[in-house]
Amino acid sequence: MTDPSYKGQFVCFTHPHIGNVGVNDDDEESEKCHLGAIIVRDVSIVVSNYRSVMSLDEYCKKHNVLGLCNLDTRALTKVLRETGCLNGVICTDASKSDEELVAMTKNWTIVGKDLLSVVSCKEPYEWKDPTGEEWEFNEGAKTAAGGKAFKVVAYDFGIKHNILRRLASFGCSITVVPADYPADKVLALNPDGVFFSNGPGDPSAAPYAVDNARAILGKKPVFGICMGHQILGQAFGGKTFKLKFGHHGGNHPIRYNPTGRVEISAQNHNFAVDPDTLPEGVEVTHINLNDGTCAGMLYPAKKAMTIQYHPEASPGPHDADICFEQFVDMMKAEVSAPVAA
Ligand SMILES: NC(=O)CC[C@H](N)C(=O)O
Repeated sequence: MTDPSYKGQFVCFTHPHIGNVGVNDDDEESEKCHLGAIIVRDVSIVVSNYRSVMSLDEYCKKHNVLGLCNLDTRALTKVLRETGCLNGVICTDASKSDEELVAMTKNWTIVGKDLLSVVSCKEPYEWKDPTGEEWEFNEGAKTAAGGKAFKVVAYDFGIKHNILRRLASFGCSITVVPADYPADKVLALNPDGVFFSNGPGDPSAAPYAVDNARAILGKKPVFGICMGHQILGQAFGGKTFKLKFGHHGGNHPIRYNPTGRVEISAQNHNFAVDPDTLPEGVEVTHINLNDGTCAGMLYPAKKAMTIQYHPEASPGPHDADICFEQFVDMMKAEVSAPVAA
C-alpha cells in the first residue's frame, strides 16, 4: 500500500482474508499510502500481531484510502486473467449513470502519464539508516564493502525505504535526489555510484529521466531497480512496452542466466524492456520464468546493472539481496579501474 510505484492503482487481493496482522508504522515503505483503492474479499475485524498499531479499516479511514470489501475478488481475478489489467472506477456518487462511469474508465490511460515527478521528493536529502539489527538476515552485508563507505546518489522516482536501508546495510551513504535532478549536479557530487529507483507509471513518460541516465552512463557505476531498470533500458537505446499481465506479488521465479540459479522474487510492474531493441554489449542476465520477459540486464562496458523486480523485497523473499552486493562490487572495481568516459 505504501509502495509509491502503485500510485493511483486499484489493488485486488486474491487471498480471501486480509488484515489479520493489522498495520504497523515500521513497515511503511514511504510516507503515505499511494493506492487508488484496496479491494478485498473479507477484511479481518480481529487484529493479532505484536507490532500492530491499528486495523486495516482504521488505517484506510485515517489516511483517506478508498477500501472495498465483501467483493468476490476471485471472480474479479478470473476476469482480469483473461483481459489483463483493466481500468476501473469506484464511485460513491449515485447520481452518476453507468454510461458516465464507463466513459470515465475508457477515457483514462496510464500510458504517457509522468507520475515520477508526482511522487518524488522535492529536495535532496541524506539517508543513513540500515536494516535494523533484529531484522538483518545477511551477515555478509556489513563487511561487503571492505570497510569503505561508498557514496551513492539515488534518483527518487518513488523510492521504497527498504532499498535505501539495504544500500545502507551494504555500507553506502546515500544522497537522495528528485526525479528531475540534473545529471551534471549529480556528477558534481562525485559519487562512487548512482542508483535509479522504482517508480509508478509509464517509463516513456519521463524523457528527462532517460536523458539524465544517458548523461551519467559510462561516467559512474549505475544500478537500477524496476522503473530504474526501464529508464536505464531506454538510456541504453532500448524500448519499453506495456505488458498484458503485469507482475505483482511475492512469488515470481527468476533465472539468473550466468549461473542458472533460480530465485523467488517480489514484483510490481506493468511495463517491461523489449530485449530485441537492446544494442550489442547489453546482456539480459535475468529472465522471468513465468512469461520469459527480461528481468535484469548488465552493460559491462558502462558498468551498469539493472533488475526489473524487487531485491529489497519488503515484503517478499530475500533471494535477490545479492544484487546490492554486486552493485557494491562494481563500485569497488571502479576504485581500481575507472570506467572510460
Ligand atoms: N515498481 C516499479 O518501479 C514499477 C515500474 C513501472 N511503473 C511499471 O509499472 O512497470
